[in-house]
Amino acid sequence: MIEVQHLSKSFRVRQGGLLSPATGIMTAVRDVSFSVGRGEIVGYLGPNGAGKSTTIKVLTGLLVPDSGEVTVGGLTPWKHRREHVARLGAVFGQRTTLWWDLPVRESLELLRHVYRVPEGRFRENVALFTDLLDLGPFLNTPARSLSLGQRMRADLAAALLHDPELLFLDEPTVGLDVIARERVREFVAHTARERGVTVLLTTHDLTDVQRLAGRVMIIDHGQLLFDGQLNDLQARYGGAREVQVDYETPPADPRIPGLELLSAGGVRAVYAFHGPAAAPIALITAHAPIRDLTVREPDIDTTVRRIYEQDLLHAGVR
Ligand SMILES: Nc1ncnc2c1ncn2[C@@H]1O[C@H](COP(=O)(O)OP(=O)(O)OP(=O)(O)O)[C@@H](O)[C@H]1O
Repeated sequence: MIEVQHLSKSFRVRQGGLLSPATGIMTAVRDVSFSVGRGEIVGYLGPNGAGKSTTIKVLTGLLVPDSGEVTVGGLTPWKHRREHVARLGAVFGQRTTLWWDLPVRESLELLRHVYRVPEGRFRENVALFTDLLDLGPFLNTPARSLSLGQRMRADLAAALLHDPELLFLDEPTVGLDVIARERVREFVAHTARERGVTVLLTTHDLTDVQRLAGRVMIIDHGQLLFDGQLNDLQARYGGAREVQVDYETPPADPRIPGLELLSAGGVRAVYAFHGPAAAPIALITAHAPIRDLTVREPDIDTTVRRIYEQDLLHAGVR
């Protein structure tokens, strides 16, 4: 569905002060290549300023790259803009495509005309989305009066009315409560699975990525540094696991040779370890009688933060 080969895009930027303006070149995306299949959901991650939006703007046809080949469903976005745009849907968490003062139903009706959706297909889609996203209670409410979660659900319906093949989602769950978040995620998963819609998801919420996209691409300083399964990323860069132990009585010395002691106080001690938990647990139970023990996995947020902060992926690329 998406083929990107050696994509590069730079911007001319002004450097220096007002009195001595000089221009420089800022390379936003550098030699990026990837492909995404039909119906795939891919998380596109990276810190602020990494190059995500620039890539997406090229994929939507808004920007023309300096070099590289890009096709979406066989078309080059900036050369075939009209046909291309008809096959795209987009939801940006911070903005809405709905008319602010119109009831949701009328916004959808207007979009039907914009995209020339056949009447029958429109009715089917509205019925399906109303059901899956529970739009019924607010179809007659103007967008300005919707809660954030309702607005996001209405925006998702609006983005998919014309049966796009590719959906861009930018921070789709930001600011939503737990229930609305789940509903949005389930709907996106359903859309990709049942309708074969390809979804490119940019988000800072890694739970979205965990729930929706097995595959992630990480970009930083314009370079694509990782393209693979989130699980592999976690296994490779996930850092240590932890075991928290409550001893029967405060140990005379909580240190255990072969285990890194992270903290200790009273009966409790926390150790770090890598790999399977059996050997560290055996060491702990041999050390002193225990009352309770919990193994904690490193979470994906911590892993990705470490990757950005310590530039872990760059080491492999340079
Ligand atoms: N029109 C432009 N003119 C000059 N520089 C730009 C322009 N658009 C983007 N850049 C620069 O290119 C780099 C990549 O920006 P981009 O918006 O693609 O990052 P991003 O990963 O989407 O970040 P964020 O998560 O903050 O949205 C940044 O350094 C940005 O300042």
